[in-house]
Amino acid sequence: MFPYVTVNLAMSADGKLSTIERKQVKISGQDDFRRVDILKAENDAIMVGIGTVLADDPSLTVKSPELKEKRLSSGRDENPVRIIVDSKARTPCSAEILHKGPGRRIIAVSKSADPKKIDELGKYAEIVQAGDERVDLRIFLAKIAEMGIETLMVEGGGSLIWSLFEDDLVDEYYTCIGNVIIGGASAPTPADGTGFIRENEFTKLEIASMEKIDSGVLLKWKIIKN
Ligand SMILES: NC(=O)c1ccc[n+]([C@@H]2O[C@H](COP(=O)([O-])OP(=O)(O)OC[C@H]3O[C@@H](n4cnc5c(N)ncnc54)[C@H](O)[C@@H]3O)[C@@H](O)[C@H]2O)c1
Ligand SMILES: Nc1nc(=O)c(N)c(NC[C@H](O)[C@H](O)[C@H](O)COP(=O)(O)O)[nH]1
Repeated sequence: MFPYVTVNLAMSADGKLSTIERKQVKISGQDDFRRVDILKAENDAIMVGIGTVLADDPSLTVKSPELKEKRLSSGRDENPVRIIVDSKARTPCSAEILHKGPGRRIIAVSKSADPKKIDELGKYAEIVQAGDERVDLRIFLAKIAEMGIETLMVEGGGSLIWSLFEDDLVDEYYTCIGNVIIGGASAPTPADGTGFIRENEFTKLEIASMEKIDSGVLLKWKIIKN
């Protein structure tokens, strides 16, 4: 019914995804970027929130020529399907995701998005509507599963990841903890949003693996489903 969802991110040793200015910073190193590239190449699709697109303008393409080749030789596109969760269709038409490299793009919007902007973005991406004011992630993920997406990697940011946890849609959660302190009470963390209040609401995890990577630690968690 839903794709298998792996959340992957890099955070500082004090649990921040970026600075209070919300701009991309280097937290992990070369080995981690290579690992992320492999994970990206293994998944059918990769998804980010509009906050990440506006802050970092990522392309989300597979970087390694061998990994691109491997995907092509198994009959897939060079890049996974790139997805932006964007309730109000705020994605700039110039966004890197829409232009860099070949492959499908999907923008998830809500019913509150401006129809004119939807038409413009429709030149670059497939538009999927789910939810009234905000993208309803359970409806959207069910729709992309029907479109054939079985595995989905999520790269952030903290607001989108929070909602995925809240909606019980995450299967695995990978964090690379880098050897830096960023600080700042308002700096993004892996799960922002409103947060759970009661202990019985918490998402429960079990460790799948832990290893040293670059000068930090890679922790892989599996979500314990009720
Ligand atoms: N270190 C890392 O691995 C990493 C990875 C990605 C992003 N980041 C950082 O994260 C920050 C961006 O995170 P963010 O939290 O501002 O933005 P985000 O990328 O999580 O996007 C959030 C936006 O998505 C939209 N949205 C639509 N439906 C939603 C839903 N159901 N739930 C939640 N959001 C929904 C809303 O407009 C919301 O504001 C940036 O600073 C970026 O550099 C870091
Ligand atoms: N692994 C990792 N270590 C970091 O220190 C860091 N800041 C990120 N952040 C996620 C980052 O935004 C994406 O992995 C790519 O950088 C996307 O951008 P491109 O495809 O290269 O355009 N990721």
